[in-house]
Amino acid sequence: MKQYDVILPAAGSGKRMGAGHNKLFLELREKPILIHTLEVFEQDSACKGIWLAVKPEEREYIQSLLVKYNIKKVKALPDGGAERQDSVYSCVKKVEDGEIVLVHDAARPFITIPVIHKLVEAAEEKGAVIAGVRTKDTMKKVENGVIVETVDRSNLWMIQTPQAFQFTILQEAENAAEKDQFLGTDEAMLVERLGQVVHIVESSYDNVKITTKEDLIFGEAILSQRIGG
Ligand SMILES: Nc1ccn([C@@H]2O[C@H](COP(=O)(O)OP(=O)(O)OP(=O)(O)O)[C@@H](O)[C@H]2O)c(=O)n1
Ligand SMILES: C[C@](O)(CO)[C@H](O)COP(=O)(O)O
Repeated sequence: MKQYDVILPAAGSGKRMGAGHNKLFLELREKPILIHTLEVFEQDSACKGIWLAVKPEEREYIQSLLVKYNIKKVKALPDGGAERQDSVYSCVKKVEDGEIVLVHDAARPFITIPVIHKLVEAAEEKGAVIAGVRTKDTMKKVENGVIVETVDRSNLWMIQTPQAFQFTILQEAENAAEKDQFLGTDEAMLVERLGQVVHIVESSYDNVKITTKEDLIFGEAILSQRIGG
């Protein structure tokens, strides 16, 4: 399997968490969420480098965490932007010689190395591959508080990160989105709009994005199940 680089956007505000600061500094098992995520890639020998988008005012604190937790693969900490996509683009501009590049939310600390490797292998072969899970609930389209349609869920997936790309594909999509001022909610959208086929790899329901307070409870439960205690 090829080695890969990973872009981790970590420059959010955590408004939905309501912690009053970047939610990535909240701790699970006495370790910041950001460090849980970084450790997965630090421990993966196939990961060459980490590109971490940060808020300028948080850079110094994050650098101190990297030292404290012995995270050595971070190559650069570019300034994040107003939107997640801006933060990712800021990293894309720094990665010069990437072959396979993953984008992964720093707020998804439970990603596992086997899923990462499935994505890397598929991206090598297919160019653009994203992680996702099948929807479990009944899906309905709602307008003005009224059900307008029950949607066939058999081909609906909930999309996660990592999203893995041959770097030239990601770079072209990001540059085009910037030029057209197109804002997407994930990287795949930027690639899809150029007509490139994007494939899916089945991930795990554990790979939650820590977004609201309840997710901290899920997070502690996932860690209890994985490491006990
Ligand atoms: N301008 C932004 C917004 C988000 N992110 C990052 O993108 C990931 C997913 O974003 P989200 O969960 O929405 O994080 P926040 O923006 O922090 O949360 P909220 O939308 O509730 O404010 C997170 O790792 C977050 O740090 C980023 O780097 N730059
Ligand atoms: C990229 C993502 O995690 C895929 O589910 C998601 O779209 C990010 O959305 P957010 O609103 O920026 O959290």
